[in-house]
Amino acid sequence: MTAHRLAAVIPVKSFSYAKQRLQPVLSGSERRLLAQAMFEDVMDTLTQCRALSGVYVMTSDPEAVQLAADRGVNTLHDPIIGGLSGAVASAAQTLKSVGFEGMLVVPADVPGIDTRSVDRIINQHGAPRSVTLVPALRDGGTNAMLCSPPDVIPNCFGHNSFRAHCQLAASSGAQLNTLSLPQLQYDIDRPLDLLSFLQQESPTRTYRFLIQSGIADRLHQTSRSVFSLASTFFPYAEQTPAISSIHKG
Ligand SMILES: Nc1nc2c(ncn2[C@@H]2O[C@H](COP(=O)(O)OP(=O)(O)OP(=O)(O)O)[C@@H](O)[C@H]2O)c(=O)[nH]1
Ligand SMILES: O=C(O)[C@H](O)COP(=O)(O)O
Repeated sequence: MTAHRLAAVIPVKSFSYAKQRLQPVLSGSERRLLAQAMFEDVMDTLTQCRALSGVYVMTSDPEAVQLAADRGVNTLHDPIIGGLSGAVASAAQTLKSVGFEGMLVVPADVPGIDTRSVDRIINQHGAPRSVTLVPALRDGGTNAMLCSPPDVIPNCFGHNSFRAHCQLAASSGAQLNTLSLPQLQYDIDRPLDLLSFLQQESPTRTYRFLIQSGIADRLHQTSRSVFSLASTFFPYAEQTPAISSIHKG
């Protein structure tokens, strides 16, 4: 699509409640700092994309508002009621009302995102009624969604949203495009996602934070202990490539 009047939205929930599913391996302050680093990575990438004419952060968190303001990025008021899905729906209405033709939603927990991936999403997108989706590799989620117009379908962000978004696009008669992008395959929700992300060095704040804080070392040590215990009980696990590659990583 022509990039004219295309805006990105980054939904961010309160850092104090972020990343609960990482509780088994990270302390509260580590989860908070990780969530901030990931958010900054996503925001810094999106603000560098020339094809976007606006970037908005949807949040009620004062620190997220400040981090956005530091970069001259606007924030949208989070209605809070309705959670993530309500926040994205509200953003769609606001962007449409101010004349944006399309909305790219990128959750704040996909720190591997790069400008080339964003360009690919935009180049693949059709017009005028289209939905372009990037799936998460593992959990059935949606790691990026471009909609034109912004409210062409109601969003289903929350759980298993990729399949639901595909169905909604098909039933609404919108053109549906899906594309798998390596830089957008991991949203960091669970300990295994952290290990996957760490497998490839990246010039991100998130990677730097995980290394410098000692979290990466700690996770690798823990995974080695768990793997060695598991292989005592399940010797054939060693033959499973996905498990053994993470163990070696
Ligand atoms: N504005 C807004 N963003 C949200 C809300 N809930 C989740 N998000 C954001 O949506 C993205 C995906 O969120 P989740 O993976 O569901 O939640 P999380 O805090 O990242 O992780 P968990 O606490 O483990 O569920 C992240 O960028 C969150 O900050 C919400 O109610 N409002
Ligand atoms: O895909 C989604 O709906 C959102 O990214 C939330 O999914 P998650 O809980 O897998 O992060």
